[in-house]
Amino acid sequence: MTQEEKSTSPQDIQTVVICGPSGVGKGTIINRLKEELAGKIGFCVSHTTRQPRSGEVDGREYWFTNQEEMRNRVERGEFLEVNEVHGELYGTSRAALLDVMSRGLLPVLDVDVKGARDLRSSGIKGLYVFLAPPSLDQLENRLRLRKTETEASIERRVSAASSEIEASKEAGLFDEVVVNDVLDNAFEVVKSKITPFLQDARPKKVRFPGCNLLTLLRDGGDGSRC
Ligand SMILES: Nc1ncnc2c1ncn2[C@@H]1O[C@H](COP(=O)(O)OP(=O)(O)OP(=O)(O)O)[C@@H](O)[C@H]1O
Repeated sequence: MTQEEKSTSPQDIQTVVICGPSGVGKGTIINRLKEELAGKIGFCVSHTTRQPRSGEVDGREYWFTNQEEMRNRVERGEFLEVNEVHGELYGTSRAALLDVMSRGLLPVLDVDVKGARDLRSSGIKGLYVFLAPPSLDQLENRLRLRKTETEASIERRVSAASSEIEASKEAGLFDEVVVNDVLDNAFEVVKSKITPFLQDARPKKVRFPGCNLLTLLRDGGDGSRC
């Protein structure tokens, strides 16, 4: 059996998990990582029921879906983590992680605090980074300048941020808390923390209970049989 043929259990998976309140800059930093570490990291595109923002592309930022379809897939156990935020569902599918790993790339996930907890409890290892805003005022300002949210949505996101920041202090949840004040500085810190994890990336066949990469590929790669 070659190295590639050996199956890996979820507990052997190394990932980079990026977490933080809405508007803190997760997407911005991940996009830069995708550029600067191209061919080394792979973004695990998660699913959401929220509407695409201007410029977002299906399959790049998110897989955009609807409540019924997403709930059905959650029922079928397709997701590693799933959460309802501000009335919309978000989740990372097993298939998204498998896809990145099969290409020999270090998986990068963008999740909320509950997602980070769920990944930790399913034994998925790696670097868990919490991005914190310099202040709630600046967070609000970023959301306002982004021009993607209604006033009510901005208020909801900023008020949720306090409890997310509090949760980031939970023992054993995050390995690093990085304040995204000056973007270039925060980006360099995150990149330097990721670098030691890049060595181990090589194509892997991952076996989740009742699901493996070959099954996924044979069935069209959508994870519907897992
Ligand atoms: N360090 C920074 N200084 C100023 N503005 C920033 C900084 N980092 C990101 N931004 C801006 O803040 C806004 C929010 O960033 P981004 O969309 O990346 O946040 P997010 O955490 O991915 O949010 P969400 O979870 O809602 O998708 C964007 O307009 C982005 O350009």
